[in-house]
Amino acid sequence: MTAKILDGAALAQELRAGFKLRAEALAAQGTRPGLAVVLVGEDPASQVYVRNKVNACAQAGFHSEKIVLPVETTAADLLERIAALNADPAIHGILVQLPLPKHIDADAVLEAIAPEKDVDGFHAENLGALTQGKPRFIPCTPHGVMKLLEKGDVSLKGQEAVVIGRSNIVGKPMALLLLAAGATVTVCHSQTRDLAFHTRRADILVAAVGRPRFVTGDMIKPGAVVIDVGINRVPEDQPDAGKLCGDVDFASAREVASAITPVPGGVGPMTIAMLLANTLLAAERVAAARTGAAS
Ligand SMILES: NC(=O)C1=CN([C@@H]2O[C@H](COP(=O)(O)OP(=O)(O)OC[C@H]3O[C@@H](n4cnc5c(N)ncnc54)[C@H](OP(=O)(O)O)[C@@H]3O)[C@@H](O)[C@H]2O)C=CC1
Ligand SMILES: Nc1nc(=O)c2c([nH]1)NC[C@@H]1CN(c3ccc(C(=O)N[C@@H](CCC(=O)O)C(=O)O)cc3)C=[N+]21
Repeated sequence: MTAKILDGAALAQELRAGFKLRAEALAAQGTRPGLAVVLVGEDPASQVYVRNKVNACAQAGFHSEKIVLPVETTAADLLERIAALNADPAIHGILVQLPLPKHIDADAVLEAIAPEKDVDGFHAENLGALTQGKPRFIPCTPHGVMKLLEKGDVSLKGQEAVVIGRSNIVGKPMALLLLAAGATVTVCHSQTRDLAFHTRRADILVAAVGRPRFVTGDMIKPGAVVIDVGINRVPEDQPDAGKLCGDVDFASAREVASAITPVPGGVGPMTIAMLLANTLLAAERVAAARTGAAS
């Protein structure tokens, strides 16, 4: 079997066209959606993602601000910047690119973002709301995965879903969303005994490990749907060294799976689309509150 490709780039483009129309409608009423992206330090991969986000905003007619701070920025300076963005009426969404330099407490920074502007959905209040099944902002990457599964007509009710990775950014919220959709969810991590035992049981397998080509075809149940969240560089000793690759070994996996996301062109573009979706939602809520207050 050769797996069907779940095309995230195409779906993201389709969704972004709709966001543009909604942004125009909102702008006509006096609110242009605005996103601020804060980057501390000069990690080259982060710079690429930040550029992608800013370009996507421009294409959809959003206002965006890129704030690049030197790596030696203090926590106090960063918190001051965030306080200013919290108070800025032109900004509806704030994203602080992770990871932050080691001398800055990332949790304290994420908690300092006003929850109603937390378009990543990482604030404890928003993660709590998601856990209770009442999300305010759904974290972008797992949200993008759910949209791809929906588009691919993948049914989740009663299915076995296995997530590899338990980070606050991807693995944990991914497991919550799959659970809410009716799947039976297993979350694996670096201490999991016999990982392949779990992955081979999965009808839906999500890899968010951060290790290039880690999941191979022999770890996948025939006919499973495989979602590759990983964004890695191919190691020097492998073919295509230096190019982007996922956490899944695409060549062997596509022979076993029924559907699979590619890297690039899978989950990555969906993350950006969902960031725009959350920023639009934040701006629409502000506009609705203003209209409500006026009437
Ligand atoms: N496409 C996109 O839009 C995005 C892609 N990414 C990519 O997704 C990947 C994961 O990101 P993120 O969640 O932030 O990464 P983290 O490093 O925070 O988490 C990785 C997870 O994988 C687990 N893990 C590591 N090694 C193993 C192993 N040998 N066996 C089983 N589990 C293991 C870790 O376990 P433990 O908890 O025990 O350490 C951890 O839970 C990365 O490649 C990242 O670049 C991230 C965000 C967005
Ligand atoms: N606060 C915060 N929120 C994030 O959402 C966040 C973060 N920090 N830190 C880093 C990770 C990573 N991430 C990606 C976003 C888009 C692509 C993306 O657009 N990928 C394209 C191509 C990228 C390329 O060509 O380099 C693709 O996969 O096709 C990838 C990865 C968001 N992250």
